[in-house]
Amino acid sequence: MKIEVNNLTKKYKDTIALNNVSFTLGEPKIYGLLGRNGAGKTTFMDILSGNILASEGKILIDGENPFDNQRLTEQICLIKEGNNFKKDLKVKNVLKIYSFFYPTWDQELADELVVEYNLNLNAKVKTLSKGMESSLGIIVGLASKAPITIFDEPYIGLDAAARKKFYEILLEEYETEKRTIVFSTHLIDEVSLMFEEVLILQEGSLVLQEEADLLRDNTCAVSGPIKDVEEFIRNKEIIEKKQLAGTMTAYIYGNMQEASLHGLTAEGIPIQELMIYLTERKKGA
Ligand SMILES: Nc1ncnc2c1ncn2[C@@H]1O[C@H](COP(=O)(O)OP(=O)(O)OP(=O)(O)O)[C@@H](O)[C@H]1O
Repeated sequence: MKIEVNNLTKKYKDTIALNNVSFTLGEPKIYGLLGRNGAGKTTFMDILSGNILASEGKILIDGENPFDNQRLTEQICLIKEGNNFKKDLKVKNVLKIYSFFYPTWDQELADELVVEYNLNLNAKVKTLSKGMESSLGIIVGLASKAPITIFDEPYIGLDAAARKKFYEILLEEYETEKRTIVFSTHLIDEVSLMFEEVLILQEGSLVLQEEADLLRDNTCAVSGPIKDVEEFIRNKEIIEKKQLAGTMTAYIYGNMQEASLHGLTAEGIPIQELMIYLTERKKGA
């Protein structure tokens, strides 16, 4: 489904959570939506899933506004970091409700995941640990098979092994059937290899939208004697530079081979670091 975001602004009294943001998510991909605390990620995901209205501008999904639009909302599944489900419901009833709501629901997958995550179908949501409640969210998100599935930091309390399992199943499912997955997380290093496209928000504005492979290929950290690095980066777009004991490391848009040809050390920049530098730079700009 095509998602078009046009001049989207969301204001909460004095706070501008989203400031005139425009971009398009054209095809089913795994999108990483990144940004510091308060950057506007959750606000964007809430508008995308039709939960709240924008103050100005619009989101169109295949040409339609998702707000109050059941034809669209049954194709969108948003799993947040907590409080996704009514506390008094039993696990089995949560799953039943979602199975009625989503036409694409995969009961077989839901059953498998309940076993995988060792959830008790008769337990009430309020008796689940934080990690178990997150597992239930993940099960609903995956089994919904919603053409637009949004995970907003979905794994609070989930241990590393359970998160790994989640990533594996997500990728397996995605490989068998592509859908648009919007994934927002602060554990960027852990998941960044899954992302096919990365969007970075900074204080309500979009500072980057790029294919993850291009980002990896076209950015690098170049190190060497200060004079040589200065010379090399003279006409390049610099993301950040640091000096230490006669050497300089510059984070730039450029490829590693070129830097190596100049006798400099070059290595890739993890997406997490890139996000930090890009949002720092924007702040100071
Ligand atoms: N219901 C609300 N009422 C008032 N202000 C809000 C509301 N929801 C969000 N905000 C403000 O809007 C801004 C963006 O918040 P948002 O939750 O979208 O950021 P985020 O990128 O998801 O942050 P985090 O990574 O910490 O979850 C913040 O300044 C926040 O305080």
